Formats: sequence, structure tokens, C-alpha cells
Amino acid sequence: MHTLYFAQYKLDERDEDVIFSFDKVFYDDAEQSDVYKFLAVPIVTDAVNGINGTIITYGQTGAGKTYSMEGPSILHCNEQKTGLVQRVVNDLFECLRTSASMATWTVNLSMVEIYLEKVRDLLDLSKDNLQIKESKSQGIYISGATEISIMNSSDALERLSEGIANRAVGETQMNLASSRSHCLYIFSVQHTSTPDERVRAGKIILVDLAGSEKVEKTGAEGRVLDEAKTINKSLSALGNVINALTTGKSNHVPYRDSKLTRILQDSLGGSSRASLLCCCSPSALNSPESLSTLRFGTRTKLIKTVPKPIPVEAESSKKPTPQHSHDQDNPSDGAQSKPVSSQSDVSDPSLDFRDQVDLRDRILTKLRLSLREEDVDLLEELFIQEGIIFNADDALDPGSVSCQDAAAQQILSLLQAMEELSEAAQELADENEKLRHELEVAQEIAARAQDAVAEGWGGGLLLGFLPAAILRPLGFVPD
Ligand SMILES: Nc1ncnc2c1ncn2[C@@H]1O[C@H](COP(=O)(O)OP(=O)(O)OP(=O)(O)O)[C@@H](O)[C@H]1O
Repeated sequence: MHTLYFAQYKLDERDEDVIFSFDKVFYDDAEQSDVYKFLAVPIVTDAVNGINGTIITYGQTGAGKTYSMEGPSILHCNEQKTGLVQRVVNDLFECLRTSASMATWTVNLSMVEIYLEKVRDLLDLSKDNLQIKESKSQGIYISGATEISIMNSSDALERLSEGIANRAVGETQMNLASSRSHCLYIFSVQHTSTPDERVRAGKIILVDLAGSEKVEKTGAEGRVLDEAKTINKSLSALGNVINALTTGKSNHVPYRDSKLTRILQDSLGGSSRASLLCCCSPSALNSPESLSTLRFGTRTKLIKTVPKPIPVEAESSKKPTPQHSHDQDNPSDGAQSKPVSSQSDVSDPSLDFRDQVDLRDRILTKLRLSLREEDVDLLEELFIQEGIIFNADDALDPGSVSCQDAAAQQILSLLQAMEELSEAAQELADENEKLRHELEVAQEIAARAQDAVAEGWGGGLLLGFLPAAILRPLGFVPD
């Protein structure tokens, strides 16, 4: 993960020097284009090739997060001040238009904000409590979020400005000068490549986080205090996820502790590429916040991701979206538009190395979910002998980067399988605890009612409110 910051502070609360080291530091004379080139260009290029990417801006209120994302205005600003979002959009369409290997492509845009732990659709304000779901084909996704198909960068910027205006409406209604919500701009890209008609799908999420300042410093009361606490909670959930991913102390990564971390689950510590821009105020008055921002960035930098394309699986229920092809750009070039078809790569003998690793990992992960570890090891050996899956150690030079990638991917998928198992176990334990508690309460009530009946008191009224399923085993309802 790339982490960057604008200013460097070296004094901590004990007045000791603290040295931070990051991939790059942008000082106050930095140009928006420098930030974009370093932070976002690799992410845009990878998204076009089916690798998910995330760009996050972090820092206290007023430190420049939104300015870095959007510039002074999404639609009307000069090239020098143009923000990350517009540059991402421009380059994304430029890549798609100029790539010779892409036959057809689609780009969809969604825009949501997370305010007080509710996900609100910024492209349709009537959807103000969207749910986050997970599927095998899409990974983590926001169910019901408006997805607009966009054909070119000016189309995208128009739509984004509508979303930004909707965010501003919310803020004005809240009577606030600064953003108290996390804002997410989500671009989903899908294309078929020539000549093999393979489908690739990648996603770029840009995240403008709410300010990270301490609650006490805001002097907030009432609803503003609630907001500050909720923001703090979701940012600490982000911190906890980062801690779990970087310290390796716990098998459980608490992605479900906040909407923000759940949406970013695929992006943090997974197979996508992520960059964090830490924004710091140049004022010495804000040095505690700047210090905390730099500490956050330092921890985040330790996250290891293994960027790889996500295979697109057949999904008949998905509604078709308008496709764009090169012939639409160049009607005279005579090229035939090829349909975007979702296809499974499983039986294709010409799978490239990453696809083979994907396939191998998926098989082993599925087996590990339902079988004992020793049985999976035996099956793995058998599969390798039979040539059903390959042995990464045999296929590659152990010192090569690809081999290290493969090893890292195997470890990653094992960790993911473990995490899913421990989450499932935790859910079961919680459910068990809930049921046990309900049973105890029911038994307690039943015992009291029995006593009351024995004493000639009218306990029937009380028992009438308890479900028959509870009363029957206790002998109060005839079978
Ligand atoms: N690099 C910059 N150059 C010029 N002006 C800037 C720069 N960064 C921030 N500003 C200005 O500082 C003010 C606050 O910046 P911005 O809105 O980006 O802060 P923020 O971190 O997004 O705050 P919040 O968390 O409240 O949304 C804005 O008026 C913005 O135009």
C-alpha cells in the first residue's frame, strides 16, 4: 500500500523526535498532477486489466482531503487544480479508448456516502439506508446502489457533480461547513479483450474520509457530538482492521465492525491495490492531529496486498449494461463489435499463471471450508499428481517474483479462509449465546408463573404472551 503525506511533524506528545518514512512526501508547493501521477496512475492502469484499486484520503477536517479528491470544483477548474477524481476519470476513458486489445467495455458509476453508519445513495437520495452484501461473483457490493453507465469522461463528471451537489444538500441540511460523512466514488470497469474474448472486471473506489480529529477538540454537543463519535468509531474500526492485518496477532480481521471497513474489505489486505493520501495541516496548533495522521499512515503502510485480477464468473441474473466498443469511437475502422460475455475460465487450457493460481486457491479454499486440514492436504497431493491442480513450487523458479507472488497468494487465501471460518464461528457463538439467554429468561418466567399458579395467583395472563414453542416443553400448553 502506498502512503503519502503533505507535511512532516517530528514532535510527539513527549516532545521527542519521531521520524516517519513514507513512499513520498508532497510539500505545500506540490502540484495536483504530481499527486495523481504517483498515487493513482498505477491504480487506473490495473483497474483496466481487472485488478481492483482504492485511493483513500485521510486527515483532520480542513487538511485538504476533498481538495485533493475534487479540486476546487469537479466541473469548472483549470488543469493545474484538477483533483484526483477528474484525472482518474480522464485517464480511465483514455486507456479504454486507446487500448488495441479491448473489443468492448462498460464503465458504471456509483456514489455513496456513509453518514452515522448509514449508507446513502448520492445518485438517488431516496435510497438512504443501503445494505452491504457479498457474493462470489461480485465480492463485496452495495446492494441496490444506483449504477449509472457512463460513456465518456464529460458524462462521468456531470454525474459526479450531481452526486457532489447531493452531498452538499445533505451537509446544508445538517448546517455544517465541513464533511461529516465518508464519501465513496465507485467506478466499475468491465471489458472483453481481443482476440480471446476474455472478460475482465475491475473496480476503482475513491474514498474521501470524514475528518479524523479528536472528539474533545471539536467541542461538539448533541447531534454534532454523535456524528463526531460515529466518525471516530468508524475510523477506529479502520485502524483496528489495519492493526489486525499488520500485526498478525489475531486471525480475525474485524471488517464487520463498521460500514466503512466492510465496504473496503476487498480493498484492504486483499488482492487489490490501495493508496492512502495522509493530509496534514501546516499549522503547529494541529500537530497532535498531524502526528496521529502520520501514525495511522505508518501502520497502513505495513499492509501487504497481492494485486491480482478477479476472475469474472458467469452470472445470468446480472442485468445487461450498455457496452461501448472501439467502432463507436471509430465508425470507419470497420472493426466488429464483440459481445461482452461472462465466461468461466475453469476448463480453459490456456489459462495464464495468475488464473491458475486463482483456480488452485479457489479449489483448496472450498475444500478447507468443509473438510479436515489433513484430508485437504492429502487431496491436494492427489490433485497435483493427477495434474488437476499444479504445484506452484514445481512450475516456477522459487526465487522468481511470480513464485513469491504465488506463495503469498496461497497464504493470503488460507488466511481469508481462516478469517471466514472464524467469523462464521463467532456468529454461531453469538447466536448460541442469544438462544441460551432466551431460554434462561423463559425458564425463569415459567418458574415464576408456576409458583404464582401454585399460590393461586392469575399467572395465565403472563403466560399468554409467551410463544407456544417455549411454553409447550415446559408443560403449559397441551400438545
Ligand atoms: N492544496 C491546496 N491548495 C489550495 N487550497 C487548499 C488545498 N488544500 C485544501 N485547500 C483549501 O482548504 C480548505 C479545506 O480543504 P478541504 O475541504 O479539502 O478539507 P477536508 O480535509 O476535506 O476537510 P473535511 O474533513 O471537513 O471535509 C478548502 O477551502 C480548500 O479549498
